[in-house]
Amino acid sequence: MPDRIDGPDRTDGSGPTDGSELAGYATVPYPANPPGGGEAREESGLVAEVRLRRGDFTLELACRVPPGEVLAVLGPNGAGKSTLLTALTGSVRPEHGGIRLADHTWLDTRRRIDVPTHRRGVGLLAQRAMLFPHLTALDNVAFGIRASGVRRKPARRAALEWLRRTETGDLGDREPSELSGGQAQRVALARALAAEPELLLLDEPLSALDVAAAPAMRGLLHRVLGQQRRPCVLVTHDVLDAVVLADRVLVLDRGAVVEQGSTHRVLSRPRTAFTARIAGLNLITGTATGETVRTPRGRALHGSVVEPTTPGEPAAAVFPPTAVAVHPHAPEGSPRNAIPVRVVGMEPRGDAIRLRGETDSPDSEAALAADITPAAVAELGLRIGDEVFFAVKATEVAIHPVSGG
Ligand SMILES: Nc1ncnc2c1ncn2[C@@H]1O[C@H](COP(=O)(O)OP(=O)(O)OP(=O)(O)O)[C@@H](O)[C@H]1O
Repeated sequence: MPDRIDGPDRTDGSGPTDGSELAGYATVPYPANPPGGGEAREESGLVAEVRLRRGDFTLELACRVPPGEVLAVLGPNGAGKSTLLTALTGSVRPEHGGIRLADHTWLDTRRRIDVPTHRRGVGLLAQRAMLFPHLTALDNVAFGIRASGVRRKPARRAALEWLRRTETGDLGDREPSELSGGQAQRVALARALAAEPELLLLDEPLSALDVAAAPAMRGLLHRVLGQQRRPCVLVTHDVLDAVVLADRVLVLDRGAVVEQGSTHRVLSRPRTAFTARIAGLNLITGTATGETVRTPRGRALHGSVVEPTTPGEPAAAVFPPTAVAVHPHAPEGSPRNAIPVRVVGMEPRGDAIRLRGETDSPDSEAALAADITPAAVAELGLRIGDEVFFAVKATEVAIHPVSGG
């Protein structure tokens, strides 16, 4: 798919593409503001509320994404994540709802407004870069800029600047066949952003990259998204993408929102079994100080820096429950991180028992998980309510820069 979606132009009145029977829609040009000079809108960013049926499946959700924020959409296969993206791009029309970007109405089924896809100003970065094979990287990026009427030379200058921002400034002369997957995805990001979209959609942007390229691209996305003011929706299966890139998380299951909130809240205190399963990682947020993350309570978590952090900026210490050892007393003389917790839950997890521990801290390090053997649970005589220490080696803790969420 191209980075800026040019779907079928429905200004010919050909009607919805989803086969629904909604007649008489105005496929008005963008921006579609309400008659009479426009209503005063307090909210800006993306505001969407949609109900969309596809066969037996119904997607029904409401979400908001303020300017400059990233909303991660997580959910199992078939949950409706792609369907949400098609509703936002306008390639499928919801039977009920509204979509607004700042004070531009893209969809309002009540007032029969439906701005066609190519006039919505949506930038998409998909799993694969999908660059035009016969154009150089520079020309791929300049293409979208030229499409908005900019002349060749200034378009190429702007394209070069976007390549520089995505750390591919030295690759402008290469054709896509001469780029690695990670390099091509960086160029595709430059192309998506160069078109100055109103809304940026990231559809599994790291899932096709290999294990070496994905962390670097994740780090680049973190830096680039942190510098821009447009709202962004990120569909991902990888909870680490949400941790690093998203301010808020929305969890979909069978077309409905099962959880929605700040990334940290949703992933550290999952309210549904599904979210707990996908979360699957311990996450402690705070501010970066060298190779540690300092929590609001002053606790320092030691780890290895995966992507460079900036002192004083938000960062997360991430580690799997399998890396946690449980001690009845503070472990002595060891370089490990030891966090006092109260055991609040125990549940079977394959061959292990997952312990849920709650710290005395109200938010940033509130809920942690440890997977230990049933024999260890028995040996420690663990019961709900016990005060213990969760210990994790610094080598098992990955430190990432994160968005503020
Ligand atoms: N064109 C269509 N007609 C009928 N049903 C559809 C159509 N497209 C998708 N669906 C159904 O809608 C539901 C949601 O699909 P969707 O692709 O949005 O899920 P998803 O969360 O993106 O899944 P995945 O993670 O596997 O990509 C599924 O039950 C799917 O079978």
